[in-house]
Amino acid sequence: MKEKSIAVIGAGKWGLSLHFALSQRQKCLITSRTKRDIKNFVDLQTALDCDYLVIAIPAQEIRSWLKENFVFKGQKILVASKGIEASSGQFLNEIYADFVPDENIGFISGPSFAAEVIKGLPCALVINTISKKLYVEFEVCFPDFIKTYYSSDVIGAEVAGAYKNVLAIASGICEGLNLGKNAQASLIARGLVEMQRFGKHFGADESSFLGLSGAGDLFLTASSTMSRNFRVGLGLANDKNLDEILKELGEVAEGVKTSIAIKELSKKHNIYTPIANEVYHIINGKNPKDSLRDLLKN
Ligand SMILES: NC(=O)C1=CN([C@@H]2O[C@H](COP(=O)(O)OP(=O)(O)OC[C@H]3O[C@@H](n4cnc5c(N)ncnc54)[C@H](O)[C@@H]3O)[C@@H](O)[C@H]2O)C=CC1
Ligand SMILES: O=C(CO)COP(=O)(O)O
Repeated sequence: MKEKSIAVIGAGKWGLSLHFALSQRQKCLITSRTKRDIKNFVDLQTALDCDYLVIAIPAQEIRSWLKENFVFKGQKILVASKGIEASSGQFLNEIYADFVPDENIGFISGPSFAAEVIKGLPCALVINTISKKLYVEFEVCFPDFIKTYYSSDVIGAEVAGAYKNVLAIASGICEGLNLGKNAQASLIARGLVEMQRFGKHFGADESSFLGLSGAGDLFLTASSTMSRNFRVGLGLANDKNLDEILKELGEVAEGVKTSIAIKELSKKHNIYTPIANEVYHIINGKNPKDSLRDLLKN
């Protein structure tokens, strides 16, 4: 029987870490836009011919990447990105749905800083897919140091993974303004309620927000300078300009664009999302101290 082939697409922080993890159990290929000196690096076409693909490119790039590069030939896909498309307000599963049948796609969620995964430190992740069969096929690809869980709540995982990035920016702002641990815990707890409310509107299972995908990833990202989104918040609190912050970061901070998507979606669907809205306004020039005043008042 032919051995199954697997490739990671995208050699940023997360793509490289997933490639490291997936290489523990089988040969795993990797590709990216520019040629890299990495073991098992291949051109895009070779990667796309694999049976299993793990796609780790920023959320805002996915639609154009799929349009330009992807032809469905029965591949099984695991999406590693966390974000909502700002230009359309579409969730990633909606974008992928035009290219891949639902039973062939899963979404990874849960607390997982790439920098720790690439060191082989233990963590637990959720593979979210409507197909239990697909889950089992991907589960066996992961190494012993990663414990995987199954969930069919794709939209819950997606909302949680995207929303926590916006809340991590808020938490970074809170830290940068020296508002104290009480304020930060209040912000994170209310943020969790807010993301759950938002997710529920789109059909998410409320319990997803209390597990790894929701509270797990939120607590991680909103409490550590290892998070790029948290560091964006720190910069904003210190009056740095967003372009300067992102240039210094040199990596994607999905919460910036996702805050636009959440603001638009919450307006359209009349969902109460005060923290995400303030993050959006701060990114667009509002003084964080004015946001604090407004959050305390409303
Ligand atoms: N770094 C982390 O700890 C984790 C990241 N993620 C998510 O994974 C996604 C990727 O993040 P990172 O790898 O950390 O970001 P990164 O900024 O380190 O790398 C992004 C990669 O995407 C590639 N890329 C950008 N635009 C592209 C395009 N149009 N076509 C093809 N490739 C393109 C870049 O060349 C780069 O290699 C994000 O959605 C992020 O939220 C999820 C879990 C953990
Ligand atoms: O999603 C992550 C960890 O689970 C990474 O968060 P940042 O993109 O904020 O670094």
